[in-house]
Amino acid sequence: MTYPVLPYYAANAATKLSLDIVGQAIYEFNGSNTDAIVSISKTSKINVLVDLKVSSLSDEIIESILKLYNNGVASVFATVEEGNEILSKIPNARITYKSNTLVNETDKSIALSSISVATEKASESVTSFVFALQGSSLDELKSITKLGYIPIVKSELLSNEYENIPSNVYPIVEFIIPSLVTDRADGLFTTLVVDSSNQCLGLVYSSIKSISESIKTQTGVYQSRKHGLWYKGATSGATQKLLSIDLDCDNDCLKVVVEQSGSGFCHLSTNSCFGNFNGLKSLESTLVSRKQDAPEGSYTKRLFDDEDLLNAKIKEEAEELTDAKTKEEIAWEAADLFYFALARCVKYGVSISDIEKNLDMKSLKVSRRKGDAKPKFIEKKAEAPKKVEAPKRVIGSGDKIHLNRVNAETATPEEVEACLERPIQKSADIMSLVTPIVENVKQNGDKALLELTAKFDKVQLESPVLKAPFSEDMMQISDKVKKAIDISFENIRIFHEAQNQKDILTVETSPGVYCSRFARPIEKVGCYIPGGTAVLPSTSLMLSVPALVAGCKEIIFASPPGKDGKLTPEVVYVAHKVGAKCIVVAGGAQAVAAMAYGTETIPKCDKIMGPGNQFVTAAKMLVANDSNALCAIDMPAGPSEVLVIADKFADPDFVASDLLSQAEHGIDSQVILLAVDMTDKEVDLIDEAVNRQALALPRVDIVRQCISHSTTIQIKTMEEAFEMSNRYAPEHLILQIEDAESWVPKVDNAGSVFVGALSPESCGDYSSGTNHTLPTYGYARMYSGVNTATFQKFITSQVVTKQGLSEIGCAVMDLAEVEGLDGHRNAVRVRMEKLGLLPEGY
Ligand SMILES: NC(=O)c1ccc[n+]([C@@H]2O[C@H](COP(=O)([O-])OP(=O)(O)OC[C@H]3O[C@@H](n4cnc5c(N)ncnc54)[C@H](O)[C@@H]3O)[C@@H](O)[C@H]2O)c1
Ligand SMILES: N[C@H](CO)Cc1c[nH]c[nH+]1
Ligand SMILES: [Zn+2]
Repeated sequence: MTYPVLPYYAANAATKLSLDIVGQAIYEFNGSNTDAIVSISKTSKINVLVDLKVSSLSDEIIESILKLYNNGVASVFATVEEGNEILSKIPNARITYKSNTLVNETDKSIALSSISVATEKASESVTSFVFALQGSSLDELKSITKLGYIPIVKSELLSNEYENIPSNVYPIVEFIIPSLVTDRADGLFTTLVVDSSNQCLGLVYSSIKSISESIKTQTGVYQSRKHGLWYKGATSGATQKLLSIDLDCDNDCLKVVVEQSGSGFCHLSTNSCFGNFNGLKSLESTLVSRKQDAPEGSYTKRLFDDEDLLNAKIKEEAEELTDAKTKEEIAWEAADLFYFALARCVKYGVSISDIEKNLDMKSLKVSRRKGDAKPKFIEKKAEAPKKVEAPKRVIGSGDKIHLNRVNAETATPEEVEACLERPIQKSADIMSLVTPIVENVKQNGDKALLELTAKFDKVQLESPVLKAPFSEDMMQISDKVKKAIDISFENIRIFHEAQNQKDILTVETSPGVYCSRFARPIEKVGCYIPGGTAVLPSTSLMLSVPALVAGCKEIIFASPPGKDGKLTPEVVYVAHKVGAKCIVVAGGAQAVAAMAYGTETIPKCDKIMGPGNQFVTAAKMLVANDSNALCAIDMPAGPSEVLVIADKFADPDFVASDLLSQAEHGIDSQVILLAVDMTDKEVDLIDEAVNRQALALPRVDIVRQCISHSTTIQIKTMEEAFEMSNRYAPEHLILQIEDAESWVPKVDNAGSVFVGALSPESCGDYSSGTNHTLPTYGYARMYSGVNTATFQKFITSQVVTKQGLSEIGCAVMDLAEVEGLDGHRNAVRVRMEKLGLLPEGY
């Protein structure tokens, strides 16, 4: 149902914005005012109809009608003959037929010509609009409304100068009165208030008087049942611009469309009486307010100020959306694209309702472009260089287990690089899996943790945490293992104690200026001990011993339970030895989230350390990026990897054993051998050793999968080998080469280096004293492995004496002046002034 009157604009009539509240208008089309009507259709929010007043339907006129349809005109009113001709020339036209026959010849004052709308289903044609003859009185026109018709009335007659209008009621209001019905005792009309996107703001009541006031002031005015006329926003400032008024299907409810300003519609300062908007609407209002006063340095401010950055992000996100495959991934990327696209809209004052209007207009188009993409976008794909991929291999159970082999001298650089690519899943894939897990734990704490453990670890636990003191029967281990742990513990302690900076470091940088740095432990630390494919008690040592050495107050362990719901006794023993406060009995992203946000039973940690699979690593990165979590992480430490540089003097058995010791960690681990200046025969010997040793390993199935994406690269010189290794930045680098120690200075990027034939990586994994929690995925380029400093923060302090102030005071003031920060300058100036140190001119 629409407003029960349709304003008619003659071709030369001035447009009256006050009539727009009707929500639609009909414009006389004389064949030469196409552009004027198109411009109204594109810029106004009303439904535009057109009355065809042309003498013939020339090709030119048909072309104009096509243009009107393509630019949002809802319907063209034509006689049956004209309409048929239009339909034959324009596809899917929206015609409304007008009849020249008077339907009520006895009534001399009102000439009615019936109008039927040609719909897709012609049988449903309606006759609800009627043209009113010029000179008809307001009462005559209103009576048409009572008959259930909507009169089409010249716009001038609806203006407020119309002679028969009672002083406080507008003609437009007069039309609505006969149509409105109410069954309420107080005679008011239920009124739904919405914004231009039809988002509900609240429910109110209207009276004839309030409707009249609303139209007169073009603002939101309602009828309060307690306080009479209610000019929305008169006291709060949250005023409304009236856009349109509609009646519902049975005329007893109004829909008032407004543009809300200020703090929102509700007296509780929310967008609507049902709370705040979310989704795109909420994003829009955030962006609008950021545009007005985004804090300096904020990302949104940067986006608004830097057009190139904003455009680049839109293109980047559009491309990522086209790459996305899963439902979650597509939603994720589309949300990013909407964010940046909306930022650009808001920057240029374009609102969501402008976009919706445009969509509606496009849906009305009758002729469409072919829809092909612009050549530059098609060519881009066609021209994109084909990515070289490492050969896909599957090592079956009967196959020989050996690494893929390439020769750097004969292969292309791209082929060699492809072999050095790590078998990682796309981070967007993982993130979309991990985000809901982390969110769930953040919201639902222990309950979520127990559910997720049941889901992923297949154990239903009673409690997600084990608190100290730990009972003896939970740490039943053999004396042999206890001794091994104790030896390893001590070596790790000694090496990490040596790293512990206990003294205050003080330097006099200029005479009288003393700068110091001292370490303090991070108070609460979370140690993640992996336990998916193998339980790694050694990792509990690598994390908790440095924490103990650094002096952390609370050490919290997390490790997934076994199928029996129990923790590994060795892990409990280490927890007991370092005085851990509790053990979170959970793994994966859920354990990370529990330590980052805390739950009813698990304390929130300040920093989370430890390796893990891709879910663990992704969750760590997610919480580290959430400023609400206020939780740091050590580094991204994912699937284990090793790169061995070997020469012809290396023992093939030693080389093979080092490759396999990391290959057995997991199917996503990778091992790389750089065989320097070795013949095919010499490499064959290593392959044979790999096969022989692998077949004897209990985890041979995991090894097969890891080795299938692992490569031996034959390379000519040692220099080239180190250059390649530095580019790969392995977690572990093993040097099985002659005079290995002399080559260590060539290492720029690696987590930990194992020098010489007798230094297997396993020693570092367990007992030598170095830490085995190391950066993977190439992060060794910029991250260190876990060390004592990982559990500390460093505080600096300074003492500036009178002499010191005279040394550096002017430099401070001069730089503060460059930055326009006079308060900074003044802090030095007042001191120097009082001390008589201020040079002339300051
Ligand atoms: N870089 C280092 O310093 C270092 C040290 C030790 C171990 N590692 C690596 O740590 C990794 C340990 O991985 P892991 O899997 O054995 O143990 P993990 O403890 O990291 O992960 C196991 C947990 O992952 C979760 N999980 C499993 N499948 C899931 C799914 N489909 N969706 C969501 N969550 C799921 C489960 O909750 C399970 O408890 C290995 O890759 C190993 O190489 C690295
Ligand atoms: N090599 C692993 C680090 O990447 C650590 C480890 C634990 N146990 C055996 N190995
Ligand atoms: Zn290992």
